[in-house]
Amino acid sequence: MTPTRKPVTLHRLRAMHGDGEKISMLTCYDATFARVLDDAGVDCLLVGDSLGMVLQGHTSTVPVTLEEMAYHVRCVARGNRTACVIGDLPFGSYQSSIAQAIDSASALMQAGAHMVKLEGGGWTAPVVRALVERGIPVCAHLGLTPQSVHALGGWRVQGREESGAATLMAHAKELADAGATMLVLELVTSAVGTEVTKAIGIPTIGIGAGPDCSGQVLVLHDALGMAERPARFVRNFMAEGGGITEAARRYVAAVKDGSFPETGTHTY
Ligand SMILES: Nc1nc(=O)c2c([nH]1)NC[C@@H]1CN(c3ccc(C(=O)N[C@@H](CCC(=O)O)C(=O)O)cc3)CN21
Ligand SMILES: CC(C)C(=O)C(=O)O
Ligand SMILES: [Mg+2]
Repeated sequence: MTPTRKPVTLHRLRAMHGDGEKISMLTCYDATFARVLDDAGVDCLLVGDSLGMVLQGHTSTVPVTLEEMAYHVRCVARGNRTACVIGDLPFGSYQSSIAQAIDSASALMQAGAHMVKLEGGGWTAPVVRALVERGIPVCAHLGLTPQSVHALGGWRVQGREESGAATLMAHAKELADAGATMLVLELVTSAVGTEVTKAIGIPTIGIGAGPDCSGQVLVLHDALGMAERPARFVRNFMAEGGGITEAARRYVAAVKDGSFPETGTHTY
């Protein structure tokens, strides 16, 4: 945005949450987009394992490797100046043991990430705690966790039944207690998004999780109108014309002023 923006540190993210300022996040996989999105004022650049689908053409995120993630984190870190860079730990890089999770997270931090993200609740709480204790900020991720797509049985809205919503809430509280800095909520009902956001002391970042989350994230290619079959939660920020920088600025503005996501058309 402004060439004078100070780095979006953990401290800054907590201050934004405390002030009720919405947090804007987009996925980003290379240096040029990192520069453009950083200039447009996007708070957090998520080097998502969604790159397995949007860059590599796989039908899920499961095939993505740690080496591939580290490569894209290095690319993004070189183009970025002030945004908070978050690296997704891919499938199989943190499930075996806490030692494996520390080694994998360290690889992404050394590649230039400021924070790592991992999927799931329950068993992940001790993993999150171990990483945080070792100086590695963690973003948690609940709801539709794409690395578990084969166990979940498809890209389905999560937490619709009372029991699922209660489990999700319990996991969210455990992850916050374990020291997670933020929590991504993916493809959950607006009611779950609202309730979890109210119940925990850390910012929630929604993707198809309703308007009440503390921030929003979209896959970059979806926000730029390139989704093959856009999910309901997607909005094409290129539709109003202009270039990619303008689209990214519009995304940031719409997240900050709460006009994205719109209740109804973009929510479940
Ligand atoms: N380009 C892209 N965007 C994403 O948001 C994304 C990826 N890839 N890859 C990893 C996961 C997969 N995601 C998906 C994929 C499909 C739907 C989907 O088809 N949703 C339907 C129905 C949901 C329901 O009602 O249960 C929708 O209309 O939103 C949602 C999220 C989200 N993530
Ligand atoms: C969609 C976000 C939350 C993600 O995990 C990814 O892009 O990999
Ligand atoms: Mg991911």
